[in-house]
Amino acid sequence: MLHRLRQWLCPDLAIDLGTANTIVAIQGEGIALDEPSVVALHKGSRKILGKGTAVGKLAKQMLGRTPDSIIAVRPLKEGVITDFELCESMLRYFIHKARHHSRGLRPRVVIAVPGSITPVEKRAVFNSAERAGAGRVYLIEESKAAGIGAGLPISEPMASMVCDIGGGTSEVAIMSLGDTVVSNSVRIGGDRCDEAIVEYMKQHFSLRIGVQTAEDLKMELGSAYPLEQELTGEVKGLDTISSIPRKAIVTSEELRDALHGPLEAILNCCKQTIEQCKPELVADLADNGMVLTGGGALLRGLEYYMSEQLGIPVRIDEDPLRTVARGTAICLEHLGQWRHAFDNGEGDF
Ligand SMILES: Nc1ncnc2c1ncn2[C@@H]1O[C@H](COP(=O)(O)OP(=O)(O)OP(=O)(O)O)[C@@H](O)[C@H]1O
Repeated sequence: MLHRLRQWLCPDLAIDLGTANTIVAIQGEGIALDEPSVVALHKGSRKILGKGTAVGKLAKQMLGRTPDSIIAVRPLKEGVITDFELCESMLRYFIHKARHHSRGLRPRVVIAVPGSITPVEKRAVFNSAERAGAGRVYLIEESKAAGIGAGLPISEPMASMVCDIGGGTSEVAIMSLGDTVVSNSVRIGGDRCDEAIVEYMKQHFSLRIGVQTAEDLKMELGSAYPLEQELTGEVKGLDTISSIPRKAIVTSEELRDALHGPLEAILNCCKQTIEQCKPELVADLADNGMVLTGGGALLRGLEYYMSEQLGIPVRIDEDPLRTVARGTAICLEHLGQWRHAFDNGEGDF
């Protein structure tokens, strides 16, 4: 009764605090907010534009297109908070926007974070969330949340494998009997793919492009595996020799070449995880395979590339950008059952 009253007065929140996107789900209601993890500032002042409202979608539109007096900043890099103060402001804005009311109470919050973050980086998440208005804060590993969100039978005595490819990190885990058996993480994800495209365009086309253009190219033409019909597109940038704007035609084969390095690093993380696993569980993987989650899973042909290289079946979760958020929300609904899986900052996880 008391629990229901509390839930009505102040519903708890599940947050996927990502390098690229932040998703907030409300207990009993589902996903309430899904916005880029970006804030726009007056240069030099650290004041968020629009009286603190230039956050998320609005701020992302400004990335790379701002006049000199304005900068658009991401408070997280490679899955960890790099700007504590801005992360707190961003979280406060998102929590406030997602909840219709607060009634003065502080919600309990479950936050998904990369498995590889250090105790200091974890403390930064606890502090940011608390200062942004959260009450009790619990952290869950992204890979575990991804497994739960993808509906894998992680409580069964068999291996379930997930690879979550976000903007800043890729998390790989093999789970069984409700716990993680082996997990590995690399600080390489979609952002590194964008940077690889920027570098490729500079080296092979003498064309300077921004990371936003590179991300657009990756989504339009990028692939990890040969396509039935290869694609061609136009890209605009600045000629690195003459310093004048120029267009170039790029093919999906060329972009595959550009993406080879970061994709191989993610693949190696998957291979290493399988190698560290007991033979019985590896045998399960031959049947159950691996699920790809996170926005990076949307790269064309990634499931074929991974499946061919790893020798196991690979599938993409149905809504990979939201798998971690869904899993975190499920944990929130069953806080008692999953409490052992959380880090509450007191070391009893
Ligand atoms: N169609 C697509 N093709 C390739 N990449 C995509 C596509 N859609 C989104 N992405 C990439 O997915 C990444 C964002 O994914 P996601 O929102 O899961 O990351 P995140 O949770 O914010 O990051 P992290 O978990 O690393 O902190 C971006 O790098 C984006 O470019």
